[in-house]
Amino acid sequence: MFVLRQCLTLGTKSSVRNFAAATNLVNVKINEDTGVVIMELNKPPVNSLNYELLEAMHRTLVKLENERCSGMILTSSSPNTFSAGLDLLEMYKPTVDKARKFWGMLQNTWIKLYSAPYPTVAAINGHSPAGGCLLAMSCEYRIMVPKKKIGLNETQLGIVAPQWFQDCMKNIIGSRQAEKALIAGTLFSSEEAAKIGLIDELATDKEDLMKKAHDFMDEQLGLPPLARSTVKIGFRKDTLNRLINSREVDTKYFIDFIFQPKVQESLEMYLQALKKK
Ligand SMILES: CCCC/C=C\CC(=O)SCCNC(=O)CCNC(=O)[C@H](O)C(C)(C)COP(=O)(O)OP(=O)(O)OC[C@H]1O[C@@H](n2cnc3c(N)ncnc32)[C@H](O)[C@@H]1OP(=O)(O)O
Repeated sequence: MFVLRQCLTLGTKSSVRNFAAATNLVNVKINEDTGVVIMELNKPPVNSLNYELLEAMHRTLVKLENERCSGMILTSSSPNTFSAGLDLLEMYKPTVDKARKFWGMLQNTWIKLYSAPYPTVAAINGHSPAGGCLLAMSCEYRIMVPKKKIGLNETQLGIVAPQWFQDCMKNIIGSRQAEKALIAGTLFSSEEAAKIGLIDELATDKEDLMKKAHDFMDEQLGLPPLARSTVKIGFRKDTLNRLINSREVDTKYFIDFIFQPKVQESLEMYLQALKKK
């Protein structure tokens, strides 16, 4: 079964179709037999989430609403990183308009991903800090390769993970663990993340990662889809509505926060440290 699935995934059978995307920032393949979609983030080197990448993801998620999509596996083409989180350059000395547009697209993308009715799996094939962790947490199931890092490390950068990021973490690991992790800005190793339930499964390597992602998908596809998605949305609606009903306030908070001179200083120092690495 796995060999057949691999053939389909790798496109050696005509039943896998590349999903026409307006950019190559995401590679999207749909298996015409099963309806399972693989969305691969493709913004080298580290899939930092800038406006364009978020827009490509959002456009894909909207397009999938009109396709026979039965489930989605989210992964990355980068060898070492799932996503490095929000693109720091979007927050460092932007104009107010640019920052507003960026934040709006992040909100749009998250709302679509978090509320997708079909099963979603994050196949986390590399590091996944901050906004990368948000993407993974927005999927229903998380599988990760060993010896990488994941978490909401915003505090360590002198910034604060927004309420909806925090809510996603609380929903997964519980309030107490989330409070400790968020205050410290902890980046967990894959192994630690598996222990506290931030990820659901550890894979041995990238091949095992995709096998496990497909195994989860197979299980989910065996369930009645309407009942499945109704339960999912029931669990997620409070978290979703909390943002949907306060998008403008959330945007204003983001803009006021990042325009503080101290925050800009922290971002500058962090960017310099990353470049010097
Ligand atoms: C109110 C505010 C709310 C904000 C909410 C969320 C905030 C965020 O998501 S902020 C982003 C937080 N992200 C991080 O802290 C991760 C930073 N990156 C890393 O730790 C490493 O890059 C990573 C472990 C992901 C990968 O390591 P390497 O494979 O060793 O790559 P490099 O570190 O050499 O990076 C390559 C290249 O990419 C640039 N880079 C990395 N991350 C980002 C980023 N988030 N945004 C923009 N650019 C990023 C890095 O500077 C390197 O650039 P060059 O030197 O020009 O090659």
